[in-house]
Amino acid sequence: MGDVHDSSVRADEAEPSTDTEATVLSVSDLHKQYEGSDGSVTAVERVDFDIERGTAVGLLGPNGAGKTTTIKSVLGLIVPTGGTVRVHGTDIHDEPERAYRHIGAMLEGARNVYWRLTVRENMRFFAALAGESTRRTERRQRELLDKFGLTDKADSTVRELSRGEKQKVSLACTLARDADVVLLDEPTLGLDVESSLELREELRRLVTDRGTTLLLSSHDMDVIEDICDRVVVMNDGEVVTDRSVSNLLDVFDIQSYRIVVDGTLPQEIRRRLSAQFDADSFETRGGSTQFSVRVGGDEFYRLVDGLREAGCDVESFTSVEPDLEEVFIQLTNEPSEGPLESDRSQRMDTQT
Ligand SMILES: Nc1ncnc2c1ncn2[C@@H]1O[C@H](COP(=O)(O)OP(=O)(O)OP(=O)(O)O)[C@@H](O)[C@H]1O
Repeated sequence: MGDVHDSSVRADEAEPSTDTEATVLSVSDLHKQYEGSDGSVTAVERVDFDIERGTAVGLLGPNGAGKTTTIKSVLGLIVPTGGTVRVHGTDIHDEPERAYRHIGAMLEGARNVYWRLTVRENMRFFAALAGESTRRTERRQRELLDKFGLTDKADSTVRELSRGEKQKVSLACTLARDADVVLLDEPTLGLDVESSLELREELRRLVTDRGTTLLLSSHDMDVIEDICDRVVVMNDGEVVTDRSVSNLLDVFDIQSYRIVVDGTLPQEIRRRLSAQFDADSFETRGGSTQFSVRVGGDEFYRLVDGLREAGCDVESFTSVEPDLEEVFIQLTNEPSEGPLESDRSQRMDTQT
């Protein structure tokens, strides 16, 4: 495999920073150092990105990459050690109230709603807090309650709801506000598949129809692929790449395969496959051995030739469409928490 930190996608080659009128959110040279009992931890450094109106940007990265620190800095919830954050040109630390007028946010864990208030009371409370009249937002609130299947629970207190329902209320309160910049930390965490899909549709609609600017973090690559136009990948506190989702998939011409060979595979061959082709998940069943590889371009043919030379009889291979999951692994060298292979596999006949 090539160098995982491919020089073609370094942060310093990210899409150029254009502080134009269309730039709604601008993060510039952000640094954050936490002082702990064991010394200082650099959580983010040299983080730069601009987001234009009506764009959805996904913040991706392994645990500890600096995503939450970045989002909290954008929200002004923590004071960065250096750098600036501007919302519609207003510095969030100099004039927070002015900047907040534009922002709706949901942090992880549905903690931004009052558990002793009902669902409806929460929605009204947060709309009022944002200075919006109930009448103006009532229709939208009704739509969101309906969309998230909460209409029957509108008069229940939040504490009576399930974890997933609490998460939906939290989101509904964020989206009910007329904010044009929305920040979401892990918005689909704890939601069932159906609710997660509904939420993705709703978020995409907000971006496309209302021109909302979205910054969201997620460990779920499918969520990012469904919603986002662009992805900023962080690792060890720095931006590793910043590109459009489709461009990122093109740059990393990576394909996954599940390969089945006849018989068992000797340890030596397994080791070589792992070293050369990133092979893993070996499984021997019913006289055959299966394993997964992630290869780019011509490497697949080298792999098949190598197996033949080693006397292995390839029975079949399953091609898995390249997706963000693969790119993420290449960029950060870490598997995400989601499933490794998408369900878009296609069975193909072996050509050996
Ligand atoms: N309050 C704090 N005090 C000290 N160190 C902190 C604090 N908050 C975060 N860190 C450290 O800063 C780094 C970045 O953390 P951050 O929470 O921003 O990462 P993340 O990408 O959001 O991770 P995750 O995906 O696990 O939520 C980590 O090394 C973390 O341990």
